[in-house]
Amino acid sequence: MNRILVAGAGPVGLTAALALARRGRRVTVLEAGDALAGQSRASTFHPPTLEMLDDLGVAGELHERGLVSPTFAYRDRRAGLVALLDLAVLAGDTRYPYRLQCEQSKLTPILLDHLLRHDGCEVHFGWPVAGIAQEPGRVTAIAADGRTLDGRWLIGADGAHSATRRALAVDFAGITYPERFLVASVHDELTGWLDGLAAVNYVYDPVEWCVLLRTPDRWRVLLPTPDGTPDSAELERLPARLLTIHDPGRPWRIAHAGMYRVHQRVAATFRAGRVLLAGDAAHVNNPLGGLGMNSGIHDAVAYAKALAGDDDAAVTAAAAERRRIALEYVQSVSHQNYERMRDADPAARAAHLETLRATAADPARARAALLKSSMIASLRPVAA
Ligand SMILES: O=C(O)CCc1cccc(O)c1
Repeated sequence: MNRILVAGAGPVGLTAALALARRGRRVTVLEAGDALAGQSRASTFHPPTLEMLDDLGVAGELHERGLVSPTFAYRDRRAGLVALLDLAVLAGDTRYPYRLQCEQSKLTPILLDHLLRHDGCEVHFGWPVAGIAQEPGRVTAIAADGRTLDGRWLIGADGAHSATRRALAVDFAGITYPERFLVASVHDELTGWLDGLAAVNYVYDPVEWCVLLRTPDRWRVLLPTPDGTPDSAELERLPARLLTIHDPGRPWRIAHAGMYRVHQRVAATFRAGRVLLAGDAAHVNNPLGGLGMNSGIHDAVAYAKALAGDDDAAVTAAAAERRRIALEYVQSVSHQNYERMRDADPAARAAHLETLRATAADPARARAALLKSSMIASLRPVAA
């Protein structure tokens, strides 16, 4: 009965489980799938996330699989490199003054391995949480086939389509962008194709904005697609669009391409009785800035701290604080990133690019900007 249940064995659910296990709690993770998800999705770890993973004893293994990226770049489609931001200016603020580029699918096996070293901790695959029942001091997870499991608390970290959130009838209000995002991974090595390419590059343009992002395995390209076009037509014209970024005299070698709808949504509450919502189950945002998985891991660590003490007021406060951060920081910064990259007003775009240039050239301004984009300022007060 003192067991804590976690729905979802993604990076958020497994981080919550490991953080609780390390605080001496028994945890059962219930995962709908038959195995850990293999898709690569998020791939940037920000400094405070690396600190948290270090506290959990897994940062070393993650670094063995990832790529340290001390800089990232803002570019303009026509003018090329505009500003290179160097996270080294955060050396006094974090023990990880860089981003680690690494697919989330490389973190989850590490978390699982560490979790299963703790007595009384277990993961049940093929266990989709479909319903929730609650009574004082107890929450029951109900599977689609009628199996049940009792716990003292449950963390719903079962993704954007969270069955936990639906079972609780918690509203998930927000917007869906008219554009879909097309993400292609390529076998090509982009370094050398464009001057001053960093591992993460935000390329501004009113129509053909894009992100060029390196993971340990491959380069990825994110492109917007217009509203209302068939997915098949967008995938068909992808090779021609890639040639407008750089033409190596042959087609780019596309490894994989997929399209998805982008939402900005936040759950009406992150706590309903003995259930907490975390990660994509609680909040979703566009991927620009790499805030989604990172903020989900921050939810997980904050909840584990509050739940380990079994203090009701601390649990309420953690859920409220994580919702405030989702609304005031993650939603707002990710949406601003989107609006700025595609700004159609030439004067506003030029002014913003000039601000980025000036920021990169001034260490104090760069530190202030990077404290925000690296998510440090969302978590703790920072000295000026
Ligand atoms: O801003 C970031 O760090 C990630 C942006 C991005 C780029 C390409 C694919 C993707 O899923 C996210």
